[in-house]
Amino acid sequence: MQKLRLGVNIDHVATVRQARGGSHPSPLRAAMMAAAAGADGITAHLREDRRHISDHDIESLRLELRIPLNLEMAATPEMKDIALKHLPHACCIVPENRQERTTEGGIDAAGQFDRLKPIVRELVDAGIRVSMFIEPDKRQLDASRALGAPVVELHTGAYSNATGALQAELLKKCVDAATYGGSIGLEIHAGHGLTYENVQPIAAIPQIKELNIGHYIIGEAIFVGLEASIRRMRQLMDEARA
Ligand SMILES: CC(=O)[C@@H](O)[C@H](O)COP(=O)(O)O
Ligand SMILES: NCC(=O)COP(=O)(O)O
Repeated sequence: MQKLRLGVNIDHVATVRQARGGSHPSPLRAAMMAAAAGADGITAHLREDRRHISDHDIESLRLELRIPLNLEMAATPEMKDIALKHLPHACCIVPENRQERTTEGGIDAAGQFDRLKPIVRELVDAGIRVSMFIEPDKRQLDASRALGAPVVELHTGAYSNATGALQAELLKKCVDAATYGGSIGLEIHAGHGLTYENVQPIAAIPQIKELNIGHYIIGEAIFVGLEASIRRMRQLMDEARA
């Protein structure tokens, strides 16, 4: 089975920095270390409220990184212009609202189709690999494909927060979504809330090509260091595919 890519989300390195408003710890330094530790890509979410990743972070990552940068962004004119300015390898379109502590769900690609279509078109035409961050749902998969996005990232938050029979049910939703999405020609990614404990059932889904994982890796790095935290996640993903 094809190797599963690991995108390391460095948002919460910036969260620690923002706690004091200085320049340490550096998200760029973390990204470079993550690349050296085996990350296949770096994900960074430039939120409208800049609570963690900043515009300067995106500029420096784009200039210095030698592995793909996946810019997570809301579908707004401001963020579209920033993406067109920096031309990251990829953009992942995510929903945002001010009150949220973190992303709470996938974007409603079906319900917001007319608003999303021109933004997706401009990003695709600029050569950016566009993914839609969606719930594992057939209607959202069909809408993402109709929007012209070649990739979807399945929101695994509900799965990650569940236990027992409910988690098994939500895992099956992810399996079914990955199977259907692959059958209509979409590249399938997944992310949100993944940890050492819950990553392997998601990693074992054969249609999934990339996992984006951040909060847990950065949190674990406080105890074992960033390199060890990434290498352990990488090992679990590889074992799930063995
Ligand atoms: C879209 C997603 O699930 C995350 O990549 C997102 O970045 C979460 O937002 P915070 O990093 O601000 O928690
Ligand atoms: N799109 C998911 C991502 O980039 C990381 O999410 P999390 O692991 O920080 O919850």
